[in-house]
Amino acid sequence: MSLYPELKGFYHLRETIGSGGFAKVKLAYHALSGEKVAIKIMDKKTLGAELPRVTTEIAAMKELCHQHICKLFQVIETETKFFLVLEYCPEGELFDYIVSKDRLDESEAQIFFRQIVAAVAYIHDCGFAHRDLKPENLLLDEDQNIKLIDFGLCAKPKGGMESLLTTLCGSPAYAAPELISGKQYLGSEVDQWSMGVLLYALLCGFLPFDDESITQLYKKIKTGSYKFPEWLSDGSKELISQLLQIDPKKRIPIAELLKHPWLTKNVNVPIEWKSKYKKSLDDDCITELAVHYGKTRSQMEEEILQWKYDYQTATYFLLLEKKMKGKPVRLLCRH
Ligand SMILES: COc1cc(O)cc(Nc2ccc(C(=O)Nc3ccccc3)c(OCCC[NH3+])c2)c1
Repeated sequence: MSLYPELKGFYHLRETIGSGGFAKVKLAYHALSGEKVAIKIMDKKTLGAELPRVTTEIAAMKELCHQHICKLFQVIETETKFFLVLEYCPEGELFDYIVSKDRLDESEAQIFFRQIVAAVAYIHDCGFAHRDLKPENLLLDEDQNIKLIDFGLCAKPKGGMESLLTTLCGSPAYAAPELISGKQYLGSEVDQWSMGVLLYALLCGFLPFDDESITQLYKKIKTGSYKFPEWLSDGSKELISQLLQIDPKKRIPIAELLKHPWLTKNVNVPIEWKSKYKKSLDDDCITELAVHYGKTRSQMEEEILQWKYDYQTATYFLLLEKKMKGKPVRLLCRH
């Protein structure tokens, strides 16, 4: 008897690749395309009061479609469980990569940080703040490209990105002073602070603010007390200090960040932060789906455009992934 009958015939489950508080993530194969996916499985009973985070995250991920954000392909909800079918990121966490190399040199840190800034610029432009930016929430795909994950704490303030938030959330070491002081704050500004902590961690291999005692840690964050190791260049120190400003209004805004000299040096092209995904449907994928389901192309287009995040949505996105990787736009079995 299969543990997850809901997946039978649609996904072939393999090993567990991650397990945290409320979720387990398993590797799986999407039966129709043969593509690998990650399936995040959550038990509603275990979730308890956290349940609204899941609905928040699902709503957010349905609106976010970007080359540096882990893609949601399908949502399966049963009486007792949620299954999120997600993009497969086989190179694991950026956190582990930094630890494996002790710290990154400037050129490698610049490549990763450009992708992180692109993802954050995109979600802010969509009216979201992530609020939990940290290396554990940045995965790497097979080409070592950044994929931002875990939108369980993201916020889409009702009044838009200028309206204030109050919820205390995220991980202490990456949390902005105004957030840990319980003050009202702007989601975009706390994300800017977290990016400063992230850039520091990439270049140093340890955190700017760290302490066993949470009260000592908070004191260091609120007073902005951190040191630069001697190996940091002037350019990187200048950028980090423009992000780690205690006064949120003094932090470099994302529009400036996109063209900051440290991020454009030796690269000389601005950061392409807009989504590379086309708004219109891909003809080859629609054709292959229509053939498989024995429908006309316009019937198929109409169904996909409802974005039900059902198995058909997943199959469409995975055919698109195959196409973007230069693989044939083919399903494994054609009726
Ligand atoms: C929006 O994307 C999300 C949201 C979310 O709430 C959770 C996740 N989690 C994911 C997604 C993919 C993987 C994954 O593919 N991992 C992996 C695959 C092969 C080798 C190594 C890692 C994932 O992994 C979790 C464990 C990482 N330590 C989590 C995405």
